[in-house]
Amino acid sequence: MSEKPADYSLTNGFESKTPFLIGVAGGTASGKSTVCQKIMEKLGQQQKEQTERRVVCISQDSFYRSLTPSERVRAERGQFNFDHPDAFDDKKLLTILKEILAGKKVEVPEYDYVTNSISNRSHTIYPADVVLIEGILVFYFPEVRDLFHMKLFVDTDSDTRLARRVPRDIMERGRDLEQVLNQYMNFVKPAFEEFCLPTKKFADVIIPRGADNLVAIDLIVQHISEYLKRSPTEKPQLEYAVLTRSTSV
Ligand SMILES: [N-]=[N+]=N[C@@H]1[C@H](O)[C@@H](CO)O[C@H]1n1ccc(=O)[nH]c1=O
Repeated sequence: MSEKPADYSLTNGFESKTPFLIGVAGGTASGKSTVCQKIMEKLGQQQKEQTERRVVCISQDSFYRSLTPSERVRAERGQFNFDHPDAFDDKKLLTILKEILAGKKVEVPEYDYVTNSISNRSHTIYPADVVLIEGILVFYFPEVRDLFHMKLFVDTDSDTRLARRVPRDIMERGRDLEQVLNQYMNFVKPAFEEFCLPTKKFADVIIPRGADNLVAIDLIVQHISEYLKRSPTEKPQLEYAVLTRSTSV
């Protein structure tokens, strides 16, 4: 039975600039955040010829679901799988992304890796021209995946990612070496192969070597700035088509 397609067109009558939504996927420590930072820096540098360009980045880790008491105990022992799709509140992420696409201001919580929980700090994301969403499984959930105007997959070798991950987890996340390696072998590596790597096929652009790949990042920034230069009427109605796609199967 086909439901009435949702109507996300604004009711207040003015043309809100629907942001250009970019998904950035890849394995843990692949350089997703750094790629996002470099894209934001390079777009910011272009603002001299255009009005103030607002480019913001949010992390899928802000949408980890809350844990039950027994899951929390397992997490503290490094025995909870934070790399499995079930660890995320994908419905909350979907809701927030649709609000962002509708030009609304949203609150995004900050995740605390030391306590393995959403902290009470949050960031306000104001309406922007470009919104980047980075995370290991941003292309895993079809309804989330369908919202992106551009999908990037950061493809960094697994040994490089592990070499980055070990010191980061020890220094920044208060873990010991044995726990980090056990977590990697028991959860991070198998979940990457089962859930993250298969989503590479959905990418529009695959970025080998991640943030070191300045040619790829420049090409991506050029594509985004071309999009931003077009007038609202020239912009592809993709976002309208996607947002109104009926949800019947
Ligand atoms: N553990 N582990 N793996 C996940 C995953 O690889 C990565 C996702 O950004 O963050 C890690 N992660 C997530 C939540 C948490 O509390 N601690 C943590 O290290």
